[in-house]
This record gives sequence, structure tokens and C-alpha cells, in this order.
Amino acid sequence: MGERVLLTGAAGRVGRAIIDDLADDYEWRLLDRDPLAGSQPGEVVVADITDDEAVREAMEGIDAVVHLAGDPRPEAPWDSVLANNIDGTQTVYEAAVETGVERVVFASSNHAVSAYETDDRTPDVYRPDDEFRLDGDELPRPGNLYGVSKAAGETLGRYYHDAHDLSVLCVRIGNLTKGHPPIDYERGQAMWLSYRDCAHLFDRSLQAEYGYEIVYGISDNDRKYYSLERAREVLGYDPRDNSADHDD
Ligand SMILES: NC(=O)C1=CN([C@@H]2O[C@H](COP(=O)(O)OP(=O)(O)OC[C@H]3O[C@@H](n4cnc5c(N)ncnc54)[C@H](O)[C@@H]3O)[C@@H](O)[C@H]2O)C=CC1
Ligand SMILES: O=C1O[C@H](COP(=O)(O)O)[C@@H](O)[C@H](O)[C@H]1O
Repeated sequence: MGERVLLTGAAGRVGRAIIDDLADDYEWRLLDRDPLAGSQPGEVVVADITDDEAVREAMEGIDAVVHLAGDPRPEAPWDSVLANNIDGTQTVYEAAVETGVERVVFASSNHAVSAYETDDRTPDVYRPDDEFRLDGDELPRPGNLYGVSKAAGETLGRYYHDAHDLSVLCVRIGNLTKGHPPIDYERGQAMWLSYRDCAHLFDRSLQAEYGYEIVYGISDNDRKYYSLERAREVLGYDPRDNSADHDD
């Protein structure tokens, strides 16, 4: 049994991808505002991440946090992303510092930079022979208010790292889809993240040493326009899947 990890948003899709592969590798505490059905590989906490006291309590004795909880909808309205994604994420970082947690892995999103997909770049940018790449050093360029909330979560992480020495990794997750890449959707195929690559990426994010980092979370797709260099270099991420292997 390894480190003690608090996983927020554990009842969701990304949470399941992580837990299903890494159940035995960490001592899990699973937090969600919705009850988790069935037997779970760890203690379950039903709480809202905007509840400071509940979040602080959930972090007692924890070494690392994987923070997934939030509104994942690209079309989510401002009041929801403000409460769940921005306020909730600040609550998580603050509680981490107060309780002595060493690292937070934050689920950011492709939508923090989706406005780089300008009319003159698309659809070519989604195709294998296009050389345009985002590498994580570029400024955020959100395509919607949800993306703004993810850019805010990254910036909050920068602050908590600089001010409190918290290790923070922001993973700009692409498109997590089980079994195969999205069908008839070039953007989704360019940023596909398979379930096993997702689990491996979050495993590496809990093992590697870093201060503050932004990496892209996608499989090794031929179509990619996100660089995987930083994830490989800093985390030792070694993805096994490629959406091109599912082409007809
Ligand atoms: N699934 C994907 O392809 C991508 C996901 N992400 C991010 O990854 C994270 C997880 O996404 P999914 O698993 O797909 O979403 P999901 O909707 O399946 O899971 C999110 C979970 O968070 C919980 N939650 C939401 N607000 C909460 C709050 N205030 N307090 C406590 N729990 C709360 C929900 O009950 C849900 O179980 C999200 O932050 C999302 O923005 C980012 C990019 C792509
Ligand atoms: O951040 C997210 O991104 C993925 C991919 O975005 P899409 O607009 O191409 O579907 C999305 O599926 C996921 O729900 C969201 O949280």
C-alpha cells in the first residue's frame, strides 16, 4: 500500500478510470457530493468541495490530492463554474496547505486553451501531418467560461505553489472515452485519452517530483496538436494508446 490519496470527484468518469486501475496502489479516500454506489477501495466521504470545513476534514492524514470534482460541461453557466470549479478549487488548495498535504494534481482541461483552434487552423490542426503544437508554456486561451474556470484553477495552483510551496500539477485533460476514441469527431480523436493511459498518467503524477507544472493529458495520438514532451520528461508518462489504431 502506498501514499494516502484524496480523490475528489471520485464518482465521475475520470475518477473511475483512475480507481479501476489503481485501486490497490494507494490508500484512497474518495470524495464526491454524490454517494458512490457499491463497494469501494477506500473510505468514502460525501461532501461538497465548496464546504471548507468538510474539505479540511477530508484532508486530515492525506499525502496527496487528485482534484477532479467540478462541473465538466464546456457549456456550463458562470454561476456553476464560479462555485464548483473556481471557489471549490480554491477551497481544495487552501485546505491542502492548512492540513500539510504535499501535492495537488488538478484536472484542468483542453478548454483552457481551446481558442487556439482558430478558423484558419481548423480542421487541419486535428490532422496527423499538421505541425502546430501547444506545449503548456503558452498563455491560456479559453474558448468558453468553463475553460476560463480551468485557467483560473491553474493560476490558483501557481499561487499556492509560489506562496506555500505546495507541489501542483495541472493536467489539461483531452477527451476521455472508454474503449475507443470518439467516432466521426476529429477534435476528439486528436485529444483522445484512453482509460489505461489516464490511470497511468495520474499514477505518474503521484510518483514524480515537481514544483509547478502544466502538462497535456492525451494518448499518443498521430493526430495530436498537444505536445506530450513535458509529461514524458517531468512525469515519465509513457502512453500506450493512439486513436489512429482505431481507424477503419
Ligand atoms: N472527461 C473528460 O474528458 C475531461 C474531464 N476534465 C475534468 O476532469 C474532471 C472530472 O471530469 P469527469 O469525470 O468527466 O466529470 P464527471 O461529471 O463524470 O465527474 C465529476 C464528479 O465531480 C462531482 N462534483 C461536481 N461538483 C462537485 C462539488 N461541488 N463537490 C463535490 N463533488 C462534485 C460530481 O458529482 C461528479 O461525480 C472535471 O474537473 C473535468 O472538468 C477535463 C477535461 C476532459
Ligand atoms: O473538458 C472537457 O473536455 C472534453 C472534450 O471537449 P469537447 O468539447 O471536444 O467534447 C469533454 O468531453 C469533457 O466533458 C469536458 O469536461
